[in-house]
Amino acid sequence: NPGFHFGWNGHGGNRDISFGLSPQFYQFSCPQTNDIVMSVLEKAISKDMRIAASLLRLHFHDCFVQGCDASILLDNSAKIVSEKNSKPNKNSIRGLEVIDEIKSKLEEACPQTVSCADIVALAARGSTVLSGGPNWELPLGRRDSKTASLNGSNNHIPPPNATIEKLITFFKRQGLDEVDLVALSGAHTIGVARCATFKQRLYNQNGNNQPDQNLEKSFFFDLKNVCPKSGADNRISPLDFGSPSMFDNTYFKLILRGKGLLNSDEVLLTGSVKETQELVKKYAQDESLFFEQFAMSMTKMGNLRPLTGFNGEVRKNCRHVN
Ligand code: HEM
Ligand SMILES: [Ca+2]
Ligand SMILES: [Ca+2]
Repeated sequence: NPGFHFGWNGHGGNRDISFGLSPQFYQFSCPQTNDIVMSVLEKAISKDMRIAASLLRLHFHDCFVQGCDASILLDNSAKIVSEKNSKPNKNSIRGLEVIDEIKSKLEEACPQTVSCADIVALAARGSTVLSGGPNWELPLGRRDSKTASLNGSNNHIPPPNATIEKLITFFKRQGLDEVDLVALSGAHTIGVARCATFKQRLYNQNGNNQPDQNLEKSFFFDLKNVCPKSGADNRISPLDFGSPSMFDNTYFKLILRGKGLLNSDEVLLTGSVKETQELVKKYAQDESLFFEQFAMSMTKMGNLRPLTGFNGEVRKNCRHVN
């Protein structure tokens, strides 16, 4: 009976409410959940600052494919075609070992109680907080999928060369709007991207062998050094070179100066959509406004199509269905 694992059992909770997500979901069944997540994160981030960024991104790539159901964590098997080999994920997603470590500590403390989908959501929030970003109340109670979708991963995660219209379409498909798009793109205040993901801007932005004219000149030359025309696709550059491991609003300030790394960052300002242009300027001016909206949009993204109640399962190992 999956009800056994619910926070409400025997404590007078309301069944109807408890079938949705709730911040108190593990209050009785595993009260130490967030402490365990945070202690593993602190250790992992102290060894490798970038882990915070990688874990934040993992939640995004999970939620945009079948919802926030840990589908991204499943390895290839007889029945599973792993999302890990999709174009956006292959040679790119990181932090999976940290999720495994959190899971094994939680299995020790509270066997088969905390879902992998919730661990990914908790790790994304914890990574934001430990990087200096906002905190927020995180609804919990997501259950884990028994399936993955390689096609979904290839088709529903926006590519870095997308136009502003395309980005908006990808987000609308998930029930997210322009405000969510700009605020969540602010996650690029931490972490890095590979040459392969921004090379087009340096050498052939519009199929005419010309660079993107919106790139500030000295930034352009720096990027060409990191990312030559061929042979260095895996070299990396910070998404926010001003403060690559600090969660702040520098990302938006850099966009205003033509120093956004990805085309998808740049077009929030230079695309033809007034609303996203204005939001970039507002968040560049007002960090607390950005933090508030980021927290709200992360909550919205974290609530995408969760499996609840009797749907899905709580995996014992995040890489495999039970
Ligand atoms: C708006 C559309 C988005 C596009 C086109 C996009 C694209 C990318 C690309 C191409 C990379 C570099 C990957 C690599 O080189 O392997 C990246 C990194 C990253 N993305 Fe996004 N992204 C988007 C939205 C988001 C959202 C919504 C989040 C989280 C809320 C996010 C968080 C991150 C983080 C933190 C990194 C750095 C990861 C690391 O250093 O390991 N991105 N993104
Ligand atoms: Ca998913
Ligand atoms: Ca930053």
